[in-house]
Amino acid sequence: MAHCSSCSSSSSSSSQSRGFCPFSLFLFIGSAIASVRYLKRREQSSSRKLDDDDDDDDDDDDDDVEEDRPSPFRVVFVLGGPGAGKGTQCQLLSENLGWAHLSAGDLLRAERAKADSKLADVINSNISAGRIVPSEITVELLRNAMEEMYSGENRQTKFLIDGFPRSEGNVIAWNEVVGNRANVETVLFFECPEDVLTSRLLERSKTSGRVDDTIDVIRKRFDTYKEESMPIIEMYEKDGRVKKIIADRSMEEVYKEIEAILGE
Ligand SMILES: Nc1ncnc2c1ncn2[C@@H]1O[C@H](COP(=O)(O)OP(=O)(O)O)[C@@H](O)[C@H]1O
Ligand SMILES: O=c1ccn([C@@H]2O[C@H](COP(=O)(O)OP(=O)(O)O)[C@@H](O)[C@H]2O)c(=O)[nH]1
Repeated sequence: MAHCSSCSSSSSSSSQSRGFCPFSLFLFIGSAIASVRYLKRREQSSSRKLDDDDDDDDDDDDDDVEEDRPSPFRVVFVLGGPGAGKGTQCQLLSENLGWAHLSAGDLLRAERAKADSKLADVINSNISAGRIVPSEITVELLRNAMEEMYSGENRQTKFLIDGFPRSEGNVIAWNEVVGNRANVETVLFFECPEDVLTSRLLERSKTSGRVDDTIDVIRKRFDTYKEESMPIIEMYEKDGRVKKIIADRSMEEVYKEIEAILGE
């Protein structure tokens, strides 16, 4: 057993001769407890690693967004008709308030543009027809984007999800894939008359280069919106999460109202 210097200096000969020092005993017990704790921690961490490896074999989905994150992501869904100004406002909000802007439509268009994408055809055929792309594709893109932003330097945890969910299938897929890893705090609903939407979209078509900003596809998008997306907004309205934004106003007025809501 080690001897402490205080005991040795004050009565070295007597403590050595008796072979016992109370302070050294205390130190010994303390370090023994620390060693046992250390070994226990090592054991726990290696068995957790094994569990993780097992999970990886069973299901690749478990190694992602929730890892070592203390609380769920904060999410705001931004919904409303095509051309209501969702993208415009999300852009401003992300620049000024630090929320990340994830546009489901932009993610789909980016995936479609990849040279080696196997999903390009299915995405393109649906967008060109004003229909909703299969939910599992959109949710996977959103989930990957959230993970990536969380893993990045900024450790992003606040997301404005623009243009999603647009259908019951979207909601089901979101619940399955993201579920309680994200807390959908608020649903911003941009309300705007159809004639205003049409003229905005036609104006946008002059520079957007989007295949769906033509009058025929715009009409189909309105139908899809009314048939599939409105019921989702109504569902969120019932559970009290919807904040209605009158979107037929200047960009500044709309921005001020949303800024106040998100700043609450
Ligand atoms: N409050 C507004 N007043 C007038 N034009 C707007 C307003 N908000 C957006 N716009 C314009 O309308 C078009 C559609 O806006 P965008 O943000 O792309 O809509 P969404 O993302 O809802 O489809 C864009 O050309 C944009 O510049
Ligand atoms: O969650 C989404 C978001 C977009 N889209 C497709 O992408 C198009 C454009 O959507 P975006 O949100 O970019 O534009 P918006 O219709 O709001 O102007 C839609 O019409 C759909 O075909 C989709 O299928 N699921």
